[in-house]
Amino acid sequence: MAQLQTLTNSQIEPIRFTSRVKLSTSLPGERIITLEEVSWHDNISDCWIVIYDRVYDVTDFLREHPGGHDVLLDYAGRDGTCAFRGSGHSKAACEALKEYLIGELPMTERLFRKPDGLKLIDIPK
Ligand code: HEM
Repeated sequence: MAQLQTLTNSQIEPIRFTSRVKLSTSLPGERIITLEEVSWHDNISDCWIVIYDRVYDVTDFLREHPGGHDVLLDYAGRDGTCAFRGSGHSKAACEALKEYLIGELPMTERLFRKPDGLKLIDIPK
């Protein structure tokens, strides 16, 4: 018969509640956003994309994107790093990202910007 075990506080994983609304009070650099939360923002009126482990709300950029809105929508709610990289964006495009930054992935979900992550020399600071 299975034994019931009492857990101490330190054994219990903290639960992170994610929000489907923008938290206007938090600074982009301080806001940790999970891939699960990003996945809720996957359409033309609410479009978030992950690039180099950072999360961008590109909803207002969709109509301005020189490469068209459809390519951005292909990655709505998902990681678009390979597509962004593969389409040879300029330094100016990397700079343009900053304007749409809303947060970054938790360390456990990152691919690049973590101590043992994939090394790329040209990830924007
Ligand atoms: C989400 C953040 C993105 C930003 C801020 C962004 C920004 C830009 C900018 C400024 C350009 C003009 C050329 C340049 O300066 O490099 C451009 C072009 C382009 N982008 Fe993006 N881009 C983003 C994501 C993507 C993604 C995910 C794709 C997927 C394939 C993509 C595909 C393209 C293509 C194909 C062009 C070339 C358009 C042409 O020259 O006709 N972009 N982008």
